[in-house]
Amino acid sequence: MSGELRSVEQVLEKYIPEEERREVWRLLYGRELRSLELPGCAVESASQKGFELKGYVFDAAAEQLRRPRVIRVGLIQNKIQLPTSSPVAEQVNAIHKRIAEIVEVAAMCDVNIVCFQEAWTMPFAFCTRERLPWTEFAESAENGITTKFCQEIAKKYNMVIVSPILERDELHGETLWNTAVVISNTGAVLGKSRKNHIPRIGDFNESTYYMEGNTGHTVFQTAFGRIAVNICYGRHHPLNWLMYSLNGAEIIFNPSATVGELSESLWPIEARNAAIANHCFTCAINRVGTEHFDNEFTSGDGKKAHHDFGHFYGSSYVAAPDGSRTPGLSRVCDGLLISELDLNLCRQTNDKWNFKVGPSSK
Ligand SMILES: NC(=O)NCCC(=O)O
Repeated sequence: MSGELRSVEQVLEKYIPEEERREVWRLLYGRELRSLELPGCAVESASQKGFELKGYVFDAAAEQLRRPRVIRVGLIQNKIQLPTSSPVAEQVNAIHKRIAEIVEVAAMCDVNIVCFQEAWTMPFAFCTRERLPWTEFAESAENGITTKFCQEIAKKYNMVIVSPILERDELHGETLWNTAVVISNTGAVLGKSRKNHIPRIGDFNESTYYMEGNTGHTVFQTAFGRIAVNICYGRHHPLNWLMYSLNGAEIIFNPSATVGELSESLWPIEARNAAIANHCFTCAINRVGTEHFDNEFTSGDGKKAHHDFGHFYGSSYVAAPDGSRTPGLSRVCDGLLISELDLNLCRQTNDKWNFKVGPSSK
């Protein structure tokens, strides 16, 4: 086979006969999810702009005392837009422009909360261990240009935005952090959540730039449910998910940047398992593409000097507390995954299985 495989699902669909396919699908992905009907203008726009658009529905049982709490989340995975050697401001602008196009389609599909990938405004340059120009991508979480950009679109579309950036804390010694800024549907900055487990593995030399975050396991009450952000490497730590969930999160986002050789066999399991263990929804997002850096780098692991991390495999997906999950977005191209969630499923699954020890399981 030449080039990258597009997706596991495409292979299953191609080679398994229809009568067995449904059963194989059920065994691998849990109950079959309905496809979300998407407006024609959204489908057309996604195709014109060259990104994948998929939508699924997670139903819950009807209750007598509570209405369904149905909301829509959008997960965006994307490539960087310009070569990593382009001027910093141009790179940031080009990615803003691309994300604006994709969010516009999310808005056509009535998405309430959208989450971007880890460090979405920049190439994942932490492999290089160089300072300039990469530290120039760092911005204030409260009033940097990316937060301003997100505030505009949040207001315009009445959408909560989870925006993971490289943060420069100008008020505290210019410290850098790997931070998700949460912006409410009114455009206000609700707060921020900093990555709390930093990889020191392979080319993930992130500890050269920032340390473990100091924001605890914050949960944000939004107009569309209680959300938390467990950034990338945090997904390998079961207690991390547990803490967000004990603090009340109904949806935990996991914006990531990870590559095939290292983590792809873990990817479909970890966020899904976290949804099951913690009776909540989890949303795993990974960037796509291969990012080239002009200067060669090594990581003290005996490998020859090289110019890239390898392939970021996308495959973003949503998992539900009952263990069901969406198929992944592709491994190779930009995409928007929309999921309609009935948040009542969290309590319903908690009452049934009761895995957690904590106030919500009493
Ligand atoms: N960005 C990041 O934390 N990547 C580490 C690799 C992984 O967790 O798969």
